[in-house]
Amino acid sequence: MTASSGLPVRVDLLTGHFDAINVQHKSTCMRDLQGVFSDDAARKALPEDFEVYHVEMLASPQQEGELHTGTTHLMPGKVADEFFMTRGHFHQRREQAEFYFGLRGEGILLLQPENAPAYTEQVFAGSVHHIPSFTAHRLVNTGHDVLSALAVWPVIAGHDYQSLQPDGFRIRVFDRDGKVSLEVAGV
Ligand SMILES: O=P(O)(O)OC[C@H]1O[C@H](O)[C@H](O)[C@@H](O)[C@@H]1O
Repeated sequence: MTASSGLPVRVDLLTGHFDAINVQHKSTCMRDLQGVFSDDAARKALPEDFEVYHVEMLASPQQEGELHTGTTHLMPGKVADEFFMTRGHFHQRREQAEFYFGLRGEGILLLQPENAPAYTEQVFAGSVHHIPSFTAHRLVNTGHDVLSALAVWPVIAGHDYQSLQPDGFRIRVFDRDGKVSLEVAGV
């Protein structure tokens, strides 16, 4: 008797698109990002149904010990001078870590530990990022193309957006005369 090998799910490593049944999609539009950018009036002036980013995810068993896998596709663009970015979050379960893998485009990963200064890592095709436990994270697209990053994180991690309010991340990323500028809030 010959053992047969099942066809695995596939991911296109140039784009992060999954070829699988039951791929889940979550879209985040300009209207959903109230209070995220420093110039909220400029955000409101942009089309509310413009999709800033979307996430495609494989279906995972919803139980402790399992992992989520998903790709975030973040569009290029700016709200006033501030580059497009994800909302960003801590994990509800703070002790849970995550990995990001840059696939295409150029950007910055903002990392903000609960009790230490914020820091950043460059994101590019082939970059690997360990997001430690107790650390909020946000992607910023500083390039001219879509920024796509594959993520793997525990199903039990959850999202905590609220703890970053009202001030958000301490580092913001702006386009200043064509240069990428990392600016620390309140300095
Ligand atoms: O949840 P956001 O901050 O909007 O980021 C969008 C998504 O980015 C990555 O894929 C994360 O691992 C997801 O957990 C997150 O939902």
